[in-house]
Amino acid sequence: MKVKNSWHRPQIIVVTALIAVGIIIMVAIAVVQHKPLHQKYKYGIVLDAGSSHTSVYIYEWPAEKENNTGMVQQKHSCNVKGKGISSYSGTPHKAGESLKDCMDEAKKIIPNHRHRETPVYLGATAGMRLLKMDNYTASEKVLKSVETFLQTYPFSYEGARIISGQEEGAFGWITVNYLSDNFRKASGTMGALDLGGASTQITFVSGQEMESPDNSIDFRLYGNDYHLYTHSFLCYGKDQVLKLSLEKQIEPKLDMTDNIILEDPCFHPGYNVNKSFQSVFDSPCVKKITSNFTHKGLGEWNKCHKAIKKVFNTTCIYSRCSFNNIFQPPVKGGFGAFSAYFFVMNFLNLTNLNLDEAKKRLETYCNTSWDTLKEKHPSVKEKYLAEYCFSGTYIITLLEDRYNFTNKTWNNINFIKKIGDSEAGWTLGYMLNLTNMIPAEAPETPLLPYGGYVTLMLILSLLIFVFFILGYIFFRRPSGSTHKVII
Ligand SMILES: Nc1ccn([C@@H]2O[C@H](COP(=O)(O)OP(=O)(O)OP(=O)(O)O)[C@@H](O)[C@H]2O)c(=O)n1
Ligand SMILES: [Ca+2]
Repeated sequence: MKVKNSWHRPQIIVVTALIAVGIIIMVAIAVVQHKPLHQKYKYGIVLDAGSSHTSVYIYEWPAEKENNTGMVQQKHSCNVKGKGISSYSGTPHKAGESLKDCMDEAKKIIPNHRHRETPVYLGATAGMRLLKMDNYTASEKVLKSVETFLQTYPFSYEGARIISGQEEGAFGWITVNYLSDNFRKASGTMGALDLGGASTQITFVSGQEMESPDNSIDFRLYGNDYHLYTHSFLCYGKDQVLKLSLEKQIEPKLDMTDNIILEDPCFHPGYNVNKSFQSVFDSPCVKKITSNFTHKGLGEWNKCHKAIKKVFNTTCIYSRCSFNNIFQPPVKGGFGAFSAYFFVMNFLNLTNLNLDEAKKRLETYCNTSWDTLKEKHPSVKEKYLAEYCFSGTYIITLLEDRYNFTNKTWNNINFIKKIGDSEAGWTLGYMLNLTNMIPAEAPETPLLPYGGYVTLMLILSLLIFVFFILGYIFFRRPSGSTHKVII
């Protein structure tokens, strides 16, 4: 009697079920194992002590991916109340304390168990460079004050210093290219244009020979060599250059004995404000003029453009210069223009226009009466509102007449505030450099991430196992199925 062999059927079901459960458990373990790795973040704090204000930036990155580019992101930023640290030159002991609210915030945001290993860097820029020139002792006291204060926090204090203009330019360039992932892509890099209150930086890969060694910086990042052109113009940030422009306009009037009336084409018609000389001619960028004056607006863009051109000295001992005898090769490629370039152009709604359209719109804007503007923007501080015509005209003059952007290359400039969630500025590049987070050589990256590799290996070994079992059963079948049971 032929009996159907059935003993292997439940066996197959059981084995298959066991294998399926096995696969599910192992995949689950691999996935869970992988996940917490991603959630282990490390942190870094950089204070940008600018001429007009201080910002505190908190960065975070997955702990196990320190050397992969594009991993560090801005987690939080905090604007310190009040002016920049250089404004505490008369009361240096208060400079440190001014950082309290933002540093307390940082303490709350960064998990306690990470505090001790979180580096804190403070970099001061042009405001402190000017104070150092003006009053060295005061600048040292201000730095000491912020240092002592930052050391009271549980973080790893790594220093407070005045960074050089070259560093400011180069780290701004690193930041925007890191955030755009340009170091890993073969698509090339973008230049960086930074406009502050007291200085301005231009940095880009030019591909031309550098005629002045001071403007040259070399980096090897991620397996590629970059030869950068960079320059920082002290006194050409938007607040200091306004002083320069006022100085140039007021100088010819100084022999007037009566109240000096400065008729300024860069301020709006109807603007009429008495200004004390101390509030304007208070920096090493300008001569110490001791006459108060009445600042009267005219709102004439073309004249404003001409007046602003006068703040640049055009002598040049190189084959070509931007201004003030500073060598500059022709601008090349795309540019990210950030900080005050963005604030101003964004306020004026000029970020998406071509150069001619921008000039036209600015002409109309400058000619708008001061009263109309105040009515239209009641929440903007009057001091700032009054200066946008000047600042917008300065930006266009600097970019077109001095850096030599043309109608055509103007469109290569992107006015940006952030890339992703991270603000464009020198701070991220500064931290990446000091923590060695962009290696000179690209690390050899495995084909698959660790978790994916483990999962794939498990699935493959289980599949082999399944095939083995199935093969065993299948090849066993012919003899098994003809098996006769004799009762
Ligand atoms: N929302 C904002 C923020 C700032 N500003 C102005 O933009 C200028 C530059 O700001 P910032 O880039 O922050 O300059 P700092 O870093 O303070 O100056 P520096 O880099 O020269 O040290 C300042 O005049 C500031 O008043 C602005 O118009 N709108
Ligand atoms: Ca700045």
